[in-house]
Amino acid sequence: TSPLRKYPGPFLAGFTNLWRLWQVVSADYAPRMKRLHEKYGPIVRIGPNLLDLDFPELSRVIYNTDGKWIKSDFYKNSSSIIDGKITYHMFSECDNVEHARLKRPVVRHYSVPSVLAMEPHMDKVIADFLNHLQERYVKPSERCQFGEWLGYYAWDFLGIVTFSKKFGYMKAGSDFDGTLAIADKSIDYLGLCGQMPWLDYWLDKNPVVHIGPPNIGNVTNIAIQSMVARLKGEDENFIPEKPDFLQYFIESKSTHPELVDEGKIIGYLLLNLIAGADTTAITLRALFYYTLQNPAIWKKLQDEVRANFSAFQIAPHAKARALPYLEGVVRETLRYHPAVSMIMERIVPAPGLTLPDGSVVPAGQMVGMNPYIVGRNKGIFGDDADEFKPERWLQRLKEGESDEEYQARMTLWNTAHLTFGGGSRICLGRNLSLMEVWKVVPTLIATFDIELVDSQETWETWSRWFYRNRGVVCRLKPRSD
Ligand code: HEM
Repeated sequence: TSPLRKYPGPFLAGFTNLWRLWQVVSADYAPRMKRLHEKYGPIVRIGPNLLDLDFPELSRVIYNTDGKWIKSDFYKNSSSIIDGKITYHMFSECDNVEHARLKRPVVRHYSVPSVLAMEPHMDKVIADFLNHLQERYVKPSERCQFGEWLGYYAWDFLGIVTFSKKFGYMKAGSDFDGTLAIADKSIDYLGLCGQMPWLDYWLDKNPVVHIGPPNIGNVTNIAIQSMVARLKGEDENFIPEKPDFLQYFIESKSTHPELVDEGKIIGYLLLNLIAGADTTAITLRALFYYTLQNPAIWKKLQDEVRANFSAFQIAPHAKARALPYLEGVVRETLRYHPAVSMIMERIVPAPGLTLPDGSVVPAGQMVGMNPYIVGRNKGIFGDDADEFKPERWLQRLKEGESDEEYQARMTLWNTAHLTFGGGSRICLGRNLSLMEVWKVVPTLIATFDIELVDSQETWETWSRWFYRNRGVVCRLKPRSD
């Protein structure tokens, strides 16, 4: 009886959400969805009430700011019980009015100027990162689990910009308190339970026995301790000239006392860490993996970076942003390996959604797009969409592409750029994350000669909500030119 029965898709998917749960369990979610689109076309029915769409032209319709499109129950399991009440944060709040209330007090703190004010913090963490690599892997010439280190760096980085305190993963050279592994599990939980949202009521919100995801207790404790110390004026790590998010959130408590209390501040702090550390680490790992595997790409990137930066010089953001090939590499990485590679589900509002084939999806049904699928749309990016080619983002001067044509192409391509989501639910941390990538990548390349131990390394990947990756084992040497 489903109004979606006319749309193509795997037979079982039309009957039960167990089918899509299984795709997430397989940890091969995004590639499987891509194969389904190759088989069935731009519309695939992946659940009794859910369509996965590959129509970049609809991205601004489904992910917009009109407040009518709401997130599905997929997101609701990312919540906690506070004072006996299920409480949502900015990412998981589905009600758009309530979401706007949560976002209003803090949104300006994620703007480019606010994030730029944190550059001195960033420089310090990056300098630390260089020193750790130099002392542990360059001087003794040891092989480096570079991919793991990018994760330690990303977590310490967020600790610093969030509450002026590193967690100490770089210092320990390991996930010493298991937080990174627990964070992986809680993100897997989001992706798995999201397919059948009622599972969360049995596993996490169950009043009798708690089976649900482990919580990141250590990080929560650090967040609480930092906030209490800061409010008492006893936070030794905080330097007033170097603002951090905790400071910004405490200011929001004064500017919006009716909306922000101490519990909300902890929520904002933890969301920063859960949403921002692994996503950025995944992106950095992907960037190095794909560029190091391709000598021509690596050489172009290295030549451009080294013409502009010397060893151990922490790249200033403004100067790094001016490098066109680096820009191409970053944009291509975000397109090719989006850290979030699952459908972002939304509920169709009245009067329904008209698809390009003229059919109408009725209100109340669920649709969405997956950044991994639209990012490889051949109608937008061409027949080589499945290849990693940073050049595609440059102006095609040899082919006579004018400035206007280039701008028009970029505008079109941006419709297929959902790596950070879109509309009123677009990633709040995108400016921060991009700034981090733009600074650390050239700094590393200018400082060390980096090569894969196995030039044909096949890394490990798990595609659920995040498209996680592990590997990128490297040798680091002092810069040779
Ligand atoms: C490469 C890095 C990152 C990627 C690819 C990424 C991706 C995303 C995506 C796709 C969404 C929207 C999900 C949806 O609509 O279903 C999102 C939301 C969000 N992200 Fe990020 N993210 C990144 C880094 C960060 C960082 C560094 C932070 C914070 C410090 C952050 C904080 C958030 C928050 C708070 C939301 C919820 C926004 C809302 O609903 O208002 N993210 N992110």
